Amino acid sequence: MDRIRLVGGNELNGELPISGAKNAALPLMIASLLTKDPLVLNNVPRLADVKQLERILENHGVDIAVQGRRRGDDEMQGQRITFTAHDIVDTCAPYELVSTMRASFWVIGPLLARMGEARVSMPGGCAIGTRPVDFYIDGLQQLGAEIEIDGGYVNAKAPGGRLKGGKVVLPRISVGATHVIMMAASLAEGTSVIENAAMEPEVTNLAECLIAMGAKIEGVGTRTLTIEGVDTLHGAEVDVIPDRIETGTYAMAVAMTGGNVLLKGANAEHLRAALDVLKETGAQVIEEEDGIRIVKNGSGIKSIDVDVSEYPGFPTDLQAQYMALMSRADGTTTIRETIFENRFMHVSELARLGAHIDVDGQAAEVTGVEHLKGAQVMATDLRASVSLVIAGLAAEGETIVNRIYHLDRGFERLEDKLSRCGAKIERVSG
Ligand SMILES: CC(=O)N[C@H]1[C@@H](OP(=O)(O)OP(=O)(O)OC[C@H]2O[C@@H](n3ccc(=O)[nH]c3=O)[C@H](O)[C@@H]2O)O[C@H](CO)[C@@H](O)[C@@H]1O
Ligand SMILES: C=C(OP(=O)(O)O)C(=O)O
Repeated sequence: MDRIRLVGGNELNGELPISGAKNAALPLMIASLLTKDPLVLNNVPRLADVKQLERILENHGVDIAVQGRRRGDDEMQGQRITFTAHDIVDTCAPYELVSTMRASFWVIGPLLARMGEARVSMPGGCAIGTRPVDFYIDGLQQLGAEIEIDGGYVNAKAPGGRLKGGKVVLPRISVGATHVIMMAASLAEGTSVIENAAMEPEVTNLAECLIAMGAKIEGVGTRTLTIEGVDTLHGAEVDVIPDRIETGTYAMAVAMTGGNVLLKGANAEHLRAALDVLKETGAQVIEEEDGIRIVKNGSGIKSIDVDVSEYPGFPTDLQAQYMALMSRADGTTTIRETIFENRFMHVSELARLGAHIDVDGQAAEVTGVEHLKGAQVMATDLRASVSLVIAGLAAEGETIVNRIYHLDRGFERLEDKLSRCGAKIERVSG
């Protein structure tokens, strides 16, 4: 099994390209199921989750054509991929394909809306909480779906073959449920309203893609989405937004190791809350025409308390990385995880590197230490894994990160990007 080996202590300097966002690319790819026509996506990252979703879509009959896969430096550029779901040959998404990734469950929305039926295995994804699917089921029922759960599968049918517009009030903000209900409502008969919708940039990226495909959606970027269903959607060409979580991760790495890095292609608008916190900790955040420059001089890191929250708040997907940063801060920091009930799996692994962290329910108290020291650690989920990488970059000596298949789900060419900025990091096979 591959591992990451890194030797800490080097500053990061140079340019680091930001990839297309995993969490935007996945729902955009799934939207291709809504139309017979080609959906062209630009800036798709090369990630294990993208590959896995390609397999799932192919199982439904989607034709996938990748253009511009070139060698060398060009691999730093995102892929341009055309997805054509001319005929849906299978409306079942089986356990073997769906169990590794949360987003794969989202095919239920388009399949049900276009074909009038779907049978989808309950999803997998990062083990960061119970992550039920009740909001999806209730929401689709509000659009007229008949749903039963049997043997780990959600079986959904639209009476008469078509969903009907309805009002969906999400009990709490859910990114995935917003994606799914928005896609389903786009092809329903009549008007739907989603209240308490997620406003994450990835939701806006999907809404704009659906609009480019002919959907009628109002309220994009707000908590209330109004969707007037149309009979058919058509093809479109859409850009995947830059990955704000990758951006925040590398920004925190620089804030921790020191140095000067341009995060090329990053969008500061999508990451305001986290960048504001980063500034307060003592890093300089400079918005430039082609990205965000992070400059950190000196070793002092100020401790700043953070409560994660839905967009536009501080993202839960940056909580682990921020904890790594605060493990070296002056004083004590309280970090509250408010979205997932079990997202502190990185705490015990950061402790192996010398971090002092106490967890009490949903709050972690991090007491900064002067030095971290390299060790063997184990990645437990995607963002936890990368928190260990950035802590290792700032630690003395060698760190080995085991079980890095988690990292490959969401970070494109991680060791390559970091080593170009001066990090001593490599992938070790076997
Ligand atoms: C592939 C992808 O984009 N994943 C992101 C997405 O996950 P995902 O869409 O799964 O996360 P949600 O926004 O749905 O989860 C928010 C909260 O709602 C709860 N909930 C959700 C659905 C439901 O039916 N019932 C229910 O109780 C969840 O358990 C969680 O406590 O948004 C999360 C929150 O920003 C991010 O951490 C994930 O990286
Ligand atoms: C939690 C994440 O992914 P998933 O929802 O697929 O588990 C993530 O991207 O951080």
